[in-house]
Amino acid sequence: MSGSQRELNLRFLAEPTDVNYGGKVHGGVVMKWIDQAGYAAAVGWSGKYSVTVAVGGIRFVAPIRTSDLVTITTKLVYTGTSSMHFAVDVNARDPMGGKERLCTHCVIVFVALDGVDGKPAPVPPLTQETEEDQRLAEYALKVMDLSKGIEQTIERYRQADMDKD
Ligand SMILES: CCCCCCCCCCCCCCCC(=O)SCCNC(=O)CCNC(=O)[C@H](O)C(C)(C)COP(=O)(O)OP(=O)(O)OC[C@H]1O[C@@H](n2cnc3c(N)ncnc32)[C@H](O)[C@@H]1OP(=O)(O)O
Repeated sequence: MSGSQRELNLRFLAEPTDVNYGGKVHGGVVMKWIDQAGYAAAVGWSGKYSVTVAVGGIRFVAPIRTSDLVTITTKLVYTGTSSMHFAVDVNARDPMGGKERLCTHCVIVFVALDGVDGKPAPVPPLTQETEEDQRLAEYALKVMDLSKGIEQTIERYRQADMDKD
């Protein structure tokens, strides 16, 4: 039922095809997993087809190795009209008994659409019930503000470059 599942975990083993020559999972592969987990969480919350609009504050904290048991945890921390902001943690451990390590974290934002090629559509609102909920929502909005600031700076440089030609 839409508007009910706030947290979603995706769990699987890192495969040999996911790793680079150093035996560590590619950053791009980790980002693909985050996108997939976020997609499942976003369509589950909204009940609508959803697309990624932004990723912010991504940090690769520790490597993931072949055959590690990987858990992607997505938690909905803020909803706008059509947008859903998720805090994402990627943890991994040796399934034979290793200690769980935080490997990557970020904020990812999805927008619900009214069809596969449609327009932004409203999502069920998330109510912040605790101080921790409030803190997470503020964190997500701050990360997105910073990344929008970077986008605007890049746009100014691109424009200045185009004006030179
Ligand atoms: C039936 C089919 C089955 C399919 C089965 C699939 C198989 C399962 C495999 C799945 C695998 C994984 C899949 C992952 C999903 C992709 O990877 S989707 C592909 C990558 N993403 C895209 O292609 C999206 C491209 N972008 C767009 O189409 C448009 O920018 C969008 C997202 C529709 C937004 O359009 P827009 O004109 O900017 O809309 P606008 O009204 O201005 O803003 C809408 C919302 O976006 C927010 N927003 C805009 N810019 C930003 C920003 N920089 N930062 C944060 N929020 C922003 C706005 O604040 C607004 O939020 P609300 O105020 O409504 O809450």
